[in-house]
Amino acid sequence: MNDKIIVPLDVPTLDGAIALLDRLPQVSFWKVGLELFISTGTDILKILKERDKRIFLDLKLHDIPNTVAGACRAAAKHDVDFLTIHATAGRAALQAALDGVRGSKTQLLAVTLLTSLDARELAFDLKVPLELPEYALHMALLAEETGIHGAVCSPREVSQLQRVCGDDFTFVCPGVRPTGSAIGDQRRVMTPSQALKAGATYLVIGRPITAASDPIAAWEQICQEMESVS
Ligand SMILES: O=c1ccn([C@@H]2O[C@H](COP(=O)(O)O)[C@@H](O)[C@H]2O)c(=O)[nH]1
Repeated sequence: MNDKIIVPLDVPTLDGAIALLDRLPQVSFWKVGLELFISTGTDILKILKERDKRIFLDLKLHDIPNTVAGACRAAAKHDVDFLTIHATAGRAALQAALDGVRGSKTQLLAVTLLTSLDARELAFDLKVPLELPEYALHMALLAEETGIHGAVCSPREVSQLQRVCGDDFTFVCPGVRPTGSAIGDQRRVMTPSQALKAGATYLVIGRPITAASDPIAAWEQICQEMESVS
């Protein structure tokens, strides 16, 4: 069993999500993101629990502290394993998020910089004066100092972040593409084995599996590739 891969249920309907769960029974960790959650609400969380699956609720919260605390409290009641907040929500919102999940099993992950962004966009569109790796590190450190449990980051930055934030911090990496897979809207990518070697705790791999003509074969090929990493 490969418990390092988290597969996103990036579909608009509950039926579509259930079809994926049925098709890939070997997947133990699923991600529920904005599309499915906004379309169908919390039902999918109950279904995943009934099937004994781990849940990453990827809502990428970004709001004022009071609102974030309430959202985290509500999410934690569903017993989800991971919940995301943007690190750019700031220190007070990160602290409020921690207050919201206190006493639950839910761990918070701070998004450092979306894997769909590149250095040019960071500098020219977002007007961030830091180099991209330095910015990602700064965001991860802000989260770590606040007591957040881990970060969502590109595999391109994970080794540097891990060196600084340490082994107790969880690193969840989207932006993972097996050789030959379409990159799509992702910008900062690595292959599954490269991401694992670089220090990712978990890999989020969506379309290369879920949009493959044979998702089971795609899953097995990725697992095989990852087995080569000791
Ligand atoms: O920086 C981020 C944060 C979250 N994601 C999410 O991960 C998956 C990636 O799916 P793919 O199909 O493998 O591209 C998707 O649900 C995103 O919302 C991310 O890609 N980057």
